[in-house]
Amino acid sequence: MTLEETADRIRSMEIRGAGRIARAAAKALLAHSQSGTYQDLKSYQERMMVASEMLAGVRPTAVSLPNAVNLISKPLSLAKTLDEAKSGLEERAQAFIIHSEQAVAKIGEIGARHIRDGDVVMTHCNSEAALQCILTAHQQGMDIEVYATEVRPRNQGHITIKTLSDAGIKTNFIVDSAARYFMKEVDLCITGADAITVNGAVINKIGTSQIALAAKEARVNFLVAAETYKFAPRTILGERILIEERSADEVLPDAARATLPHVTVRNPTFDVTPAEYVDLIITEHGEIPPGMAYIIIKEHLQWDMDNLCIDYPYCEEE
Ligand SMILES: O=C(COP(=O)(O)O)[C@H](O)[C@H](O)COP(=O)(O)O
Repeated sequence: MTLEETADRIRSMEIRGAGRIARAAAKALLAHSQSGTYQDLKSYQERMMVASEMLAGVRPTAVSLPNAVNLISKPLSLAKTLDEAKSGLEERAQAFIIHSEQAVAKIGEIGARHIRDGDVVMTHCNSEAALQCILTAHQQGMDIEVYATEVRPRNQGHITIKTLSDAGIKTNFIVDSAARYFMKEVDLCITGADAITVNGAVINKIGTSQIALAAKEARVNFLVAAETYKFAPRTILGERILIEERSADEVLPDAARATLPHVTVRNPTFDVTPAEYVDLIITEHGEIPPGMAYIIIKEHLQWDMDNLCIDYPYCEEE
């Protein structure tokens, strides 16, 4: 697949979910690097910088995307030779893909410890990290029942219920607006994250914050399963996470809108759950309270405020 094809597939949400997007970007950078012929370091740097910048901006909210691109393309600015830059970037891309898959498995192991036999778990959207917690607990023999939301307008809940059903997990499929209605039957909520800010707020699929609010009201724990590359370093600089707003026809078809001249459709893709609604964030390095987001960004991701880059040692650690 070419770089442009990957970008198109991410843009159209054929490839979606923050972790998968990041891995797809890593694979695209790797293939792009391997497919070119280069005269010198400069020509390699130029080609790969253009590719990195293009990929990093394909979807604006999932910070896993710029974080992965930032980590992988670091050798472009540091290397002294073409070979150093090329092998450095390719090694990083490969290491990131492996690390990302291992991180999801590790999160599943840790998250599963929160799920007891007989628990009813609610999840929203389609998060491989959140689902991994449920699947791991199920594989460990826990008898679990899940409430999975529909996730309008793109219906990512259909992917979730297929995964759960294939695994043999008893699942209730509900419309998004039924989340509070059913919260009284739920023991635990687990969702994923597209971005986590320095103050521990979690940005995830639209509707997540309503579920967190209902969970808090019902005194149900609300857990977030997120790899550390979903923490947003630039929020330390006061930058905000841009919430993607997608096209109106995802919500209401063009033909119907044409008959409603006074109606404007709004279609924000994500929302912000404040830290006080989040009990724990489960990362591949263990679980943390949301208030520790600064430590993850500064010490684990090694955010360099002068050079605006991260450099967490994911390659060496695994
Ligand atoms: O909000 C979504 C996906 O949104 P979209 O469908 O718009 O990409 C997911 O909950 C997070 O990305 C985490 O997923 P994961 O744990 O798989 O990274």
